[in-house]
This record gives sequence, structure tokens and C-alpha cells, in this order.
Amino acid sequence: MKVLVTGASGQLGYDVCRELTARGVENCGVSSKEMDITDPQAVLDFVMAYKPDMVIHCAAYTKVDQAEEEAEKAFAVNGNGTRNIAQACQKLHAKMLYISTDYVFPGTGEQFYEVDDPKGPLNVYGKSKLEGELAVQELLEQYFIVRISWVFGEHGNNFVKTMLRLAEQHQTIRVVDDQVGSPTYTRHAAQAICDIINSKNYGIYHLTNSGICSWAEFAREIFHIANRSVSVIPIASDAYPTKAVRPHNSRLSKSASDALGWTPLPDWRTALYEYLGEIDAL
Ligand SMILES: NC(=O)C1=CN([C@@H]2O[C@H](COP(=O)(O)OP(=O)(O)OC[C@H]3O[C@@H](n4cnc5c(N)ncnc54)[C@H](O)[C@@H]3O)[C@@H](O)[C@H]2O)C=CC1
Repeated sequence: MKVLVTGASGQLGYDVCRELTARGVENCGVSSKEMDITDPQAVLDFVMAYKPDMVIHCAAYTKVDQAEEEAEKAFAVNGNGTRNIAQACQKLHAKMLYISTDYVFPGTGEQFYEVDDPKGPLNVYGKSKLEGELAVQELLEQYFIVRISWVFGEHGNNFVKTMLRLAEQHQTIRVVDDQVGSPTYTRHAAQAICDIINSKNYGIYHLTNSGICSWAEFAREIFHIANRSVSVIPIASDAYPTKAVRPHNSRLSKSASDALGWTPLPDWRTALYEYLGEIDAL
């Protein structure tokens, strides 16, 4: 199999390329400089020249707060950009795996969201990612949509790195305690994605590390494992206003992948420990 990976210099894309290479799968990781996904002709030219059997689409506009002020850009990349990739896949009869997000859900209640539950994104980023999902579903039959959440990887900024940076200057840190979800370590997600692409069970899946926490619990665990003496003060989202509203409930049900016997990812604490070792923060 020949695989094209978009967003290859981002957190997830980097690890997907690394994992494919480790498994001996021919792959090409492409950055925005080599192929701007908002340019349909550039996408078509690149995809037709490389002729992948599968495109793993990790590229995205990921600045959740900034998206509120740059909606056009967010939709151009996450909506139209994804449509451009799907169109090229359609033309080439290639399969596609699109990475999406827990933010397509409204996050009300305390239930675990099933893959087909009604959507209702609260912010521009979530709306633009949902537009990408709809384009993939409209244009292709052989696709995977894989929703991940609360991502941390070596190549890019994330909550873990932010907490470690804040810990250098503060002894107490206020962290939101009323948003609940599952952290996702890109190395673990990349391993699962490289398994999924060999499956013929096309469709929508949720992929995160196992277990649930709030951001405050996540922060506490970071400081505990990394042995930083910082107190976490839990606060409500209302006390920490952001430009983009975020869902309170990001619990993603894994029943679709469990039903196929796919191995769940390790607990998020195990993933965090591994990651902190990887970035020399232990
Ligand atoms: N970071 C997070 O917490 C979450 C991320 N996701 C999704 O996971 C996927 C991977 O996210 P990360 O690796 O964290 O993102 P990232 O921000 O680290 O990387 C995104 C990549 O997309 C590329 N990109 C942006 N605009 C582009 C364009 N016009 N043309 C080509 N490439 C372009 C960037 O250069 C970058 O390499 C994305 O689809 C994101 O929406 C889902 C849930 C949470």
C-alpha cells in the first residue's frame, strides 16, 4: 500500500509517517508548503502524481479560538480543503482517512457520544471540521472518519507543553474542571490508524486513549508524573472565558471499534507517562 499523509509536520501527521515508515509502508508526508490543501488544482496535481492507495488527512486549521475571528480561513482549510482531498481521492479511486474531532458534538449531558449521534458544534472550528466530515461522506464510499480529542504529540503545541511551561513561573495554576474528555497521545493514535487503514470496515470511529478526565485532572497528573510542585485550582469554564465556546462533555464512545474487536488504546495516564519521557520532562 502507498499512503499519502497530509499535515505531516503537525503533531499527528508526523507520528503517522513515522509509524508507517517503521512498518515498512511506502508513504509520503506532505506539508502545506508542498501542497496547500485549499488549492484544488495543487491537491489534484500532487495526488495524481504520487498515486496513493490511501490518503490519511491530518492537515487542519487547528487554532480553536482564533477560528472565531478567521472563520473563512478555518472553513477554507477544514471544509473546502478536506473536500479537495476527497475529490482527488474520488478521481483516483483512492481510500481516505479523515481525522476529525470531538468538537463536532455539542457536549451536553454526561453520556458517551456514539459515532452517529446528532452533531451540533459549538464553535467555528467544530463547524468547519464537521463540514469536512460531510464532504468526505458525500464524495466517497471507502472512507474512515476518525474522531480524536485532546491531542498531545512531540511536534507542536498542546496542553501538556503549556502546563509544563506555566509550571516554570507559577506555583498555583487555575484549570477548567467542568470540561470532561479523553486525552489522545499521537504515537498511540498513529499506531491504531496504521491498523485501521488495513481494515475494510469503512465508517466513523472514535479513537482516544482510554479513560476520562477533566482538564484540571489532566493538569494534576502532568505535574504529578513530571514531579513539578504546582497546585491546580479547579475552576468553572465561566471563570476562564475564551473566544470559542467548548463542549462540557467530550466523552466519545468506542462501541463501534469495540464491536470489531479493535484493541483499545492504553489508559491516558500511561500515555502521558510515556509522552513525558519522550519529551524529556520526567
Ligand atoms: N490538536 C488537538 O487537540 C485536536 C486535533 N484534532 C484533529 O487532529 C488532526 C491533527 O491535529 P494536530 O496534529 O494537532 O494539528 P497541528 O496543528 O499540529 O498540525 C496541522 C497541520 O496542518 C497543516 N496545514 C494547515 N493548513 C494547511 C493547508 N492549507 N494546506 C496543507 N496543510 C495545512 C499545518 O502546516 C500543520 O502541519 C487535525 O485534523 C485536527 O483537526 C482533533 C481533536 C483535537
